[in-house]
Order: sequence, then structure tokens, then C-alpha cells
Amino acid sequence: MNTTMVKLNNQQNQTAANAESQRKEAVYHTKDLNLWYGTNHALKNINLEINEKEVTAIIGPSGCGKSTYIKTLNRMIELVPDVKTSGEIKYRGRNILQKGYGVEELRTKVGMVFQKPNPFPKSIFENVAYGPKIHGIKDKKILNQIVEKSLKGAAIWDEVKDRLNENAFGLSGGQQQRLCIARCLAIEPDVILMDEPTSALDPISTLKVEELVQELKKEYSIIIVTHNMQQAARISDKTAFFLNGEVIEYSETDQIFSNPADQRTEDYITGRFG
Ligand SMILES: Nc1ncnc2c1ncn2[C@@H]1O[C@H](COP(=O)(O)OP(=O)(O)OP(=O)(O)O)[C@@H](O)[C@H]1O
Repeated sequence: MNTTMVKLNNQQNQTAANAESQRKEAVYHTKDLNLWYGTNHALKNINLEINEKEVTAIIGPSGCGKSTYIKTLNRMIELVPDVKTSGEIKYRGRNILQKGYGVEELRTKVGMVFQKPNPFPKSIFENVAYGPKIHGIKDKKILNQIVEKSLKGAAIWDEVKDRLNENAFGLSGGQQQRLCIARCLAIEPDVILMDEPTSALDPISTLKVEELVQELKKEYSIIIVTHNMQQAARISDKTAFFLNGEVIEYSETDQIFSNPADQRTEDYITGRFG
């Protein structure tokens, strides 16, 4: 296939996935997004529509812009000095990159789970109650309810219900990650961003987090960066393949893994590079 045909195919493919998305409610609509770290052009003309109540996987080789992209979705990217962006990211219809958009409000709607579990050096209870307390909830009974509901939602309640006052660092890595997911649920987010959430976990903890993601998508929109292609194939509805800061292909996950439109996607998912 020559370059023009590949480009056309990519456009058709992105358009097809975006058209499919239009039938559902979009949670994010990224339009012509470009991002530079100084002079490094890290994201190039990203156009992606992401649906609510689905799992969207972002895959691609190291350094292709996956983490950068999901960090734009809650504007965490602003913490890096000398970052410039152009284009639009609409969250629920409003451009979050526009001056005056309230980032605090955005972060109450968009939670994030990182590669390494990062509980606070506090009790299990306080880890989960922290966000609601910051948002002004002081009533102990309500806090108890939120903590129980969030820990149940993150499928860790049974393992910790008798040790809520113990330090979170006493939990295993997999439990700490589910605690971090519970901490995220406690603020009742709309979207959960996950940046390689299982890469530091053993296979059994990984499976638990994957099962949890499947459960959570009934209520939340989940965007997950993963290096693990089997994981993307197992748990996501749509997959975006990034390469050198571009979206090469964005489609239904089944389509991407069974019949990719672009040779580069095929090469990546069959392990020829990356
Ligand atoms: N804080 C930063 N400052 C400057 N450049 C950065 C920064 N973070 C990332 N980059 C650059 O932006 C590009 C994309 O990086 P990014 O971390 O988004 O890729 P990635 O696909 O998530 O990689 P990995 O899979 O290795 O985590 C790379 O060229 C990287 O060197």
C-alpha cells in the first residue's frame, strides 16, 4: 500500500470509529490536538471521540505519546513546564483547553490511577475519605458510607473491612492499586483515566483489576493506557493505536486486533516492533 492510500485508510478508519461513536454519548471529543514539550512535537493532529461507559485502550510503543495524551484529558500535563497545546479537547461538550475552564471542577469529574499504586501514608479509611473531606464532607456517618461504597466498588471491601484503620502501606501492591481505584471512586467521577495500572502487578492482581475495569465501565467511562496488547484485547471496547505522536488507527477493539486497516498497526500488534 502506498503512503497516500494508507493515509486515506487511516482517515476512513478514524471516521468510521468516530461515526460509530456518534451514536452513543461522547464523553471526550478531541479535535486537531497538537502538543509540544519545548520544541518536541509530541502529539500531532489527534482527532478522537471517546464514548461514555466504554473502555477505550490507548496502545503503542514507548515514547509515542500515550501518557501525554491521557494527561491532557485532566490537564495534568500543565504541571510540566514549557508545554504548549493547540486544538480542542471537549469534555461533555466544553473545551477544557479554553482559558477560564475550571480545572478543579474537571479533576472532580476525571479521576486518575497511575502505573505504581500511590496510596497516601495514611490509614485505608483516610485514603478513601480524603477526597470527600476536601470537598467539605465532614459527617462521619456519610464518610463511613462513602468509604464502604467505594471500597466495595473497587472490589477490595472484603479484604480490608476489618483493618480500615491500618496504614495503607501494609497492603499488597495489587490491594494498594484497588485502594487507589476506591480513592478515585470516592469523589464520584465521570471518567477514570488509567495509566498502565497493572504494569507493576502480579498476574492474579492484574486479573482482579481487569475484572474490576469490566465492572466499572457500567457506570464510568474508562480510558486506559496499556503496553499489554492481550489486556487491551480482553478489556477494551475501542482501541487507539498511537505511533510517533499520531493516531494511526482508532477502531473497535475486535477490528483492530483481527483485521487492522494499517500495516503499521498490524506490525505492532503482531510484535514486529515496539
Ligand atoms: N515531562 C516531559 N518533558 C519533556 N518531554 C517529555 C515529557 N514527557 C514525555 N516527553 C516526551 O514526549 C514524547 C511522548 O512521551 P510519552 O511519555 O507520552 O510516551 P508514552 O507512549 O506514554 O511512552 P511509555 O510507553 O514509554 O510510557 C516522548 O518523546 C517523550 O520523551
